[in-house]
Amino acid sequence: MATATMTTATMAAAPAAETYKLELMSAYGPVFRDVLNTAPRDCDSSEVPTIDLSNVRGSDQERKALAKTIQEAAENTGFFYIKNHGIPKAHIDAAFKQAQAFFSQPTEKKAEVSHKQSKYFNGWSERRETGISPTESRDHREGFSFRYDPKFDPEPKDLDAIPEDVKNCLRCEDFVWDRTAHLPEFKEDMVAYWRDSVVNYYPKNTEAKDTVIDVGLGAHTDLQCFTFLWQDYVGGLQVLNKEGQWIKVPPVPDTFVVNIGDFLMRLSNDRFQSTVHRVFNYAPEDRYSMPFFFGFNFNEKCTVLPSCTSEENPPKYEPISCGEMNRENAGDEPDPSDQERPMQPKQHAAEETVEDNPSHKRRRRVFSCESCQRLKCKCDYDFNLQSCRRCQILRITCSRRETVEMGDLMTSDINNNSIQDRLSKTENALREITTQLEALTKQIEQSSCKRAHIQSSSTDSLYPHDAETFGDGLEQVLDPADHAVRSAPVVVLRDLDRRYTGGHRRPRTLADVDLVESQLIHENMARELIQLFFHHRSDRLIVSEPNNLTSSDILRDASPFLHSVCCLHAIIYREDLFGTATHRKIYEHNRISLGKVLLSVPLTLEDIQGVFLMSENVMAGHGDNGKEYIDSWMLTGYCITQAMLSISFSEIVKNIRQDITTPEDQRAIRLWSTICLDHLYFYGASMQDGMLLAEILLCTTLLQKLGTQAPLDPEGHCIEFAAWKDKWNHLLSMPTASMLRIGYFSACLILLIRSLEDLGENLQSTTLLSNSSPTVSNEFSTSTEQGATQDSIRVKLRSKASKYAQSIIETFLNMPSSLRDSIASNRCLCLGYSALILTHYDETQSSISDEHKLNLITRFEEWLNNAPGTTWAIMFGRLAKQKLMSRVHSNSFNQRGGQSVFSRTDARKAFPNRDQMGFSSQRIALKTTERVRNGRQIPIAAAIGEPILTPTDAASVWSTPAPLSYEFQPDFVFPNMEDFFSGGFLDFGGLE
Ligand SMILES: O=C(O)CCC(=O)C(=O)O
Ligand SMILES: [Fe+2]
Repeated sequence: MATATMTTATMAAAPAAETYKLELMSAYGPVFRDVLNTAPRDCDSSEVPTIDLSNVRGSDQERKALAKTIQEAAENTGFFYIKNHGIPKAHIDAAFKQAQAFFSQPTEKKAEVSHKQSKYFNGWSERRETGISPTESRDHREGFSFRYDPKFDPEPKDLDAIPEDVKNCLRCEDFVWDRTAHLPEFKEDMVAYWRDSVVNYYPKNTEAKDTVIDVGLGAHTDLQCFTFLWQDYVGGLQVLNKEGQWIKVPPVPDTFVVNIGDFLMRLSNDRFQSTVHRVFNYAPEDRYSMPFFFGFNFNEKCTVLPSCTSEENPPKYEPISCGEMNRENAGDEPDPSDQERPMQPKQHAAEETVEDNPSHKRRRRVFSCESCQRLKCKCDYDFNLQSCRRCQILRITCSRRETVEMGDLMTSDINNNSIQDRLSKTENALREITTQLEALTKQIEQSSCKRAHIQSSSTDSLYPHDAETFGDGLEQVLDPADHAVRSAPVVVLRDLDRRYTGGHRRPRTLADVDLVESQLIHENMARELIQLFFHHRSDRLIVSEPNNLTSSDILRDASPFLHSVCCLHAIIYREDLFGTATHRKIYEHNRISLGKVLLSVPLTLEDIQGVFLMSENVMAGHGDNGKEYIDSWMLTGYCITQAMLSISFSEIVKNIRQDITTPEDQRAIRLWSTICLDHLYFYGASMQDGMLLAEILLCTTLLQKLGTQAPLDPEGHCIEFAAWKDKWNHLLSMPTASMLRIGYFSACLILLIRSLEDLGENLQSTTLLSNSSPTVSNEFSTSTEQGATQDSIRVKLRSKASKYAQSIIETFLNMPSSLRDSIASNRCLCLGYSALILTHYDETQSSISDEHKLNLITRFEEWLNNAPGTTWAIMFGRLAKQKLMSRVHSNSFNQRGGQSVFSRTDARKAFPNRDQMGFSSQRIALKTTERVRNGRQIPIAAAIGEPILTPTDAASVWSTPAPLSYEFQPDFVFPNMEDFFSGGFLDFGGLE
C-alpha cells in the first residue's frame, strides 16, 4: 500500500503528456499537428472577431478600413464572423426549413438522391460515409451538395454563350433537383439561398465513443479560397488555434462565419491562414449548417499574388489551379476537384523502379523533397536540417527522394542505381515508420491521462463515457498496476488494454465490409433477411427490433459484421437460398470476418453479439441442432471475456439504482445474461440456470407477441407459448419450478388481457382500481354476426384469464414460505395484479366460485401483510379482497330477497383460519412517493386503509360491507403487467 501511495505521488507530480498528434489530410499530403489535451474553450473576440460589412458600399476610406480589418482577421486565426452581410433572413430561414425537410425523410428517400449517382459528389451522403480526419472517428454527418448552375443565376445567362472551357468546369447536375421535386419549393429555396452549396446535417449525438474522438465532421481545412458558413443555434464548430488549442466558435444570430481556405493561403504566399476546424456535435439536438465555398474554376491556374511577395519573401509556390493542387494529393479517381474538403488519401501507386523498366536510361539526380516535387515548388532542401523551409513552415515531414531524371548516366550503372534508389526508398520508409511510431506511442501514453484532463472539465468533455466510477485521483494514475490496489482485475485489464492499444483496432478489412458491399447479396435482400432474423431468430439476443442491437440507426453502418451474421442466420428461413452457393459464400465471408474480429480487440457490443451468434452452427437447417457447433463453447467463453472488458458494469449498476438505465445499458445487460447463460448451457448448467434461461426466452417471446396484432387465436391459444412449453416441459414439471410456472401463467395472462382489451374490454387502471364493485356486463351485442362471434370469444378469454390468475396465486401460495418471502418485488406486483383480475370477473364469467376466490385472495393478502417490501401489492391485494367481498355481499343480498344472509358459516367457509387472518384494525398509511420507470412517472397513490374486518365479528361486516378503503388518485397509472414481469427476472429498477 505504501508503495502504491508513493507511486501515486510520484505519478501525480510527473508532468502529464500535454498534446496529442492530430493527422490531417491536406493538399500537401498528411500533416501532423500537436494538439493540446485541454478541453475546448470559447473563442474570444480577438481570435474570431465580428466584422460589420455595412461599409462595404461606403466611402473609399471606410472600405479601406473594412478591408484592413478583414485582412488582419485573415492573417490571424483565419476565421471571423460577418454581420450586416445583406443576405435576406427570409432566404436563410427558407433554406434551413428545406434542409430539415430533406434530412427528416426516410433513408430510402434520401438514397434516391445519393451522391453515388453523381460524377461530382453532388447529392446526399450518408452518416459515417466520410471520415475526413484519420485521427478521429468517421463523420457523424449527412450532407447534401449542389453546384452553381447558370440556369438558376439571378442574372439570367445566355446559356449558349458560355465558352466551352467554362462549361467543362461546371459541376451542376439536374438529378439533385429531379429527385427532390416532391419537396415543395425545395429547389427554389435552396438556390435562392446559395447557388453552390453543401448542407450539413449533424444528427444529435449523445453517445460519444470513448476510444476515438467522435466528430460530426473531422478536423480539416477547406480547400478553396474562403467559406461562408451559416450555422444554426446548436453549436459545435471548433477551430484549432496557433497554440494547438481547440476553441469553440459558437453560433451568433444574424452572422455568418467566414474562413480562409488552402488555395487562398497559397495565393497569399501563406499570409492568410487556412485554419483547421471541425464539428463536434455531442449534443442532444440535431444540428444544421450551410456552408458556401468560394473559389475559382478548378482549371483556373493562379499565381501567388504579387502584393504578397517581396524580395525577402519571394513566392513560395509555382502557379497552379485548385483542381491540380488537390489532385496532386489524392490521386485522380474520383476527381477530387469535385470535393470541397480534402479526401482521405489514396494509396499512391507503387512507384516504378528502374528494374521494373530496364529500358529507362540512367538518370540525373536532383534534390527536391517529395512534397515540393508534387506541388511543383522550388525546394531549398537543407542537408543539415534534413528539411526544406517550406516543409518546416508547414510542419510536415520533409522526405527527400533522390529523383532521377532521364538521360545522363550509363546503362551499365542501372543495377547500382536501382540499389541506390531502393535503399533511399527504404530509408525514407523507415523514417516515416519511425515518425509514425513515435506519434502513436505518444498518443497511447496520452490516452491514459487524457481522461484525467478531460474529466476535470466535465462540461466540455470529449469523452463523456470515459468518466469512470472512480472517486478520486488514485484511480487516475498512469501506472495501471496501481489500480490493482483498489480495482477489480477486469478494471486493470481494461485499462491495460486501452493503454496498449490506445483504443485502436487492428484493421479487419473483410469484417468491415458488409454483404451488400461485397456484392454477395442485393440491398433489398439484406433488408428482407434482417426482417426474417427479427421474426425468427432475435430470441438469441433477446431483442425485438434492429435498434435494440445498436445505438446507431443503421445496423449495416454500425456493424457490418453483425449485420452479415444476422443475414446468415436468416438464410435458414429462405428455402430458395438455404444450401445454395450464395449461402456457402456468405458463410465463408462471415467465417473469415469472425476470425478478423476475434483478433481485433477491443470488441464493441455489436461485435460481441456477432461472435455470439456465430457460436451456432448456422449452416444447419431448422431441425438440426445448431448448438453442436464445434467451437461454440470457446466462442461463448470468448464473448464473456470480451463483454467483461467492454461493459462498464459498475456504471450500469449505478444507473439501475438511480432508475436511469439507458438503452445502451439494457443492451449490454441483455447481451451479458444471454451469453453467460448460453455458455453455461455448454458447461452443464444447473436446473436453476436452465429455468432462468427458459424464462428469459419466454419473456422475449412475450414481448414479440405483444408487438403483433392478434397475439392469440380465437380459442385463446398461442402457438409460440405452446412451443415454449413443449421445449421446457421437463423443467416446468419439476417440483422446484414454481417460479417458472408462475412466469408461464403470467405470460399467458398478459396476452389474454391484451386480447380482451383488443376486443373492447376495459381492463385499464381506472377500471381495475376503481372502488366500485367489479361487474362486467354480460349483455352481449349479438345484434350482428360479428358481434356475436366477438362475444363468444370474450367469454372464453375471460374464463381463461381467470384460470391463469387463479393458477398464479395458487402456485404461489403452495410454495414453501422461505421461497415465497424471497420473491422479487416486480413479481410480487404480478401477483397483486392477478388478484385484481381474479376478482374482476364474477362466478359466471370466470367459472370459479367466489368462495374459492375469497379463500385464495385472503391467504394471499395475509401473506402480503407479513411479507417485507410489498407495499404496492398490499394495496392491490386488499382492494381485490374488498371488491370481491362487496360483490359476494350484494349477490347474497339479492339472492335472499334483499336480505343479507351471508352467515357466519359462510364466512367460516371462506376463512377457515380466520383467527390467523391477521386483519388489523389499524389504519394503514402508505407514503406518497414517486418513482420513475421506463421514463414514465408513476405516482403511488396515498392510500389510507380502514379496517376491513375485525377478527371478532367477520360476519357482521359481511352484512354491511365497509366502504372500499383505498382511494387511488384519478391520474394513477397502473404499470403494465409486462413491465412487472419482464423486470422481474432481472430485478431491474425494481419497485420497492
Ligand atoms: O458545420 C460546420 O459548422 C462546419 C462545416 C465545415 O467545416 C465544412 O463543411 O467544411
Ligand atoms: Fe470546413
